Amino acid sequence: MTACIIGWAHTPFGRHSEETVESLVTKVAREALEHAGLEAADIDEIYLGHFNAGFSAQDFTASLVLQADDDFRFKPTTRVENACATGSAAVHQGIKAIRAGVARRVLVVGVEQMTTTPGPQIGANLLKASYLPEDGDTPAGFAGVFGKIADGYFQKYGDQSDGLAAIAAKNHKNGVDNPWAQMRKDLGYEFCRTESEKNPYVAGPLKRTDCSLVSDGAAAIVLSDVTTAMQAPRAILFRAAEHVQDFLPMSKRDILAFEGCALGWKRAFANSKTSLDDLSFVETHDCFTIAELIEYEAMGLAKPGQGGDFAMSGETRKDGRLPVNPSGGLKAKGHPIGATGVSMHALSAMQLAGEAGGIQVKDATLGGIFNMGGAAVANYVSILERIR
Ligand SMILES: CC(=O)SCCNC(=O)CCNC(=O)[C@H](O)C(C)(C)COP(=O)(O)OP(=O)(O)OC[C@H]1O[C@@H](n2cnc3c(N)ncnc32)[C@H](O)[C@@H]1OP(=O)(O)O
Repeated sequence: MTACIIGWAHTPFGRHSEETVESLVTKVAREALEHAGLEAADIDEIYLGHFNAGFSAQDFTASLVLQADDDFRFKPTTRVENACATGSAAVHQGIKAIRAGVARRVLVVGVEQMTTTPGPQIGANLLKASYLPEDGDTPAGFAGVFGKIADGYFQKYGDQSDGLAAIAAKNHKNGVDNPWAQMRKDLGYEFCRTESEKNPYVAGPLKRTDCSLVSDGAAAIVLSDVTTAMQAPRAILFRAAEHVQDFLPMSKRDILAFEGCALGWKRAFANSKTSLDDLSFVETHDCFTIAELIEYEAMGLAKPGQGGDFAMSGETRKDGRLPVNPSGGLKAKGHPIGATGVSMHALSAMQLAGEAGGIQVKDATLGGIFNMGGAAVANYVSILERIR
């Protein structure tokens, strides 16, 4: 038994100091139900993806969803966390509940409010999720971790600044047409390529335009079994849903290879009997541009060391052979951690349903998603197909 997406909701990502985690959750929970044509009473289970718990005196975020509707009361509701892949972790738990036959309809909500959370608190939590003492010097959070990876990649394969700028420019260009994106500005290749006061180095060879945004926002999807989905307004089937968890310390693995990502895609293609050539688009985890570059190699689009040249080829642009991050990715859309994976699933489902508006990829039939936590530590791959 597999699962389908039958409804979704998405807040604009950005700075939402006027909102609270509670208000963001409530908004998307209600809207996703309405989109699926369901009532709260129809939902069997709820999963909430939220990374930065500790925002309130009571560290009990799971119950937040219940405030959206009285009929959610007494439903099994669980908070899920797996670093920057928290959103997909929640989605995959929902799929498991359906596959196990214990739920027919599941609500999954992802939320984060980063811009109003005290800097030291979120910084400390991000650092905990990115670093182990056995890896040597303490990097400055995730930017430091990916700066170190970019340094290692440049040393092994040569300067890739052109490729990184091509990825940043592509994703910023795509973000212009995404009404949910935090930054809707076409920054251009030259701006992203050049160090300047407005684009300073942040960590190693990574400049500001190589980094994802710090964001607030929420997204939700409604999952169901296939039988239920056939009565729904639309049905987007999970052809594959793979989770590969790797070691945290970078010293215990080849950090330039993203092996967990590669294995996730390999299993997803094998289990869905599809290949890279069948995909109409991919939403992939561009927390830093070097991540998207290495992910090209891990998913099989480019050979090791050739991800930069591949980025320059234009094949992943919206009008290219395989559009990658037509939404603008984490780079332009934003990266509110717990919401990111749910957003990737919601936007991909929109593409397949032909409901993606300005970011619509023409004739999209099969979509791939890769969401990761840490530097390829938690790796989630989904392949989606419209069946109704
Ligand atoms: C596995 C994972 O997913 S790990 C990922 C976890 N997430 C992260 O680590 C977040 C990474 N990003 C960041 O920390 C921040 O965006 C930084 C450090 C790159 C930039 O932050 P700051 O230097 O504080 O920028 P600040 O908020 O002051 O904004 C200054 C300007 O830069 C722009 N800006 C800020 N961040 C970015 C960005 N990432 N890309 C492009 N422009 C940006 C702002 O819009 C602003 O523009 P303006 O002057 O035209 O208004």
